[in-house]
Amino acid sequence: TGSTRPQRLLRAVQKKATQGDPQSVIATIDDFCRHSEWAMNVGDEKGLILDSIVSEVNPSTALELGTYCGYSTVRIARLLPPGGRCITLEFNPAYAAVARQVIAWAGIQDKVQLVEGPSGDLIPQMKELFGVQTFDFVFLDHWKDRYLPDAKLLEECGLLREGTVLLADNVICPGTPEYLQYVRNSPRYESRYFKSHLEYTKVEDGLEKSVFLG
Ligand SMILES: O=C(NC/C=C/[C@H]1OC[C@H](O)[C@@H]1O)c1cc([N+](=O)[O-])cc(O)c1O
Ligand SMILES: [Mg+2]
Repeated sequence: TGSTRPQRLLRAVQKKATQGDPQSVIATIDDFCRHSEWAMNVGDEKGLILDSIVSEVNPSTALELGTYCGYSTVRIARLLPPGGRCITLEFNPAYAAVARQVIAWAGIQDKVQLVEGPSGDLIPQMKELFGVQTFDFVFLDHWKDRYLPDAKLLEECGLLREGTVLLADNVICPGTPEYLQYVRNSPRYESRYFKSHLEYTKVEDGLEKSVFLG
């Protein structure tokens, strides 16, 4: 039985990236995805938009839905202020196993709590499991048909506060039409589209930044 793409991505990181250097881990994954095998990381172009919004929010507590190989986890966690932390949820154990090692190679494991399981089950446990009051920042990058139910769940569980920023990947490709319609029409959000491209391609995609108004 051969290796999987996430395992080959991890092998490239361990072979080429400098241990403890998040930027080199990011660069190695982008190079692997551009020149060896495409993978569904947010990527370098959308990654710069993610970086600028994370830096603007400067979150103490960030939530990521859909870890995959940990690429965006590393992008987010490297920008957190001292004491800041990123909780990241991943349903697929094989992805989670790779992500843990990518995050460790980058040396930012102390800022990250990776939890395996379905987001719909884990979100209601955030307060009791991790002592979370509210999230300052949420990155949605998991199953596209889970964006809307999970955003509503975050509201219902009191995990959003006035000013919490939700940033959603892939709102054009593969697309999240119901989520987009909700955040753009709900009086409880101020929403803005950041046009970009699907990672490592020329296909249009973008990020939707939605501020919860309380
Ligand atoms: O499905 C995508 N992401 C959802 C990830 C799904 C996985 O993460 C949660 C669960 O473990 C599932 O196996 C996706 C797909 C494309 N794509 O071009 O197909 C591009 C992207 O940026 C994406 O985030
Ligand atoms: Mg994505």
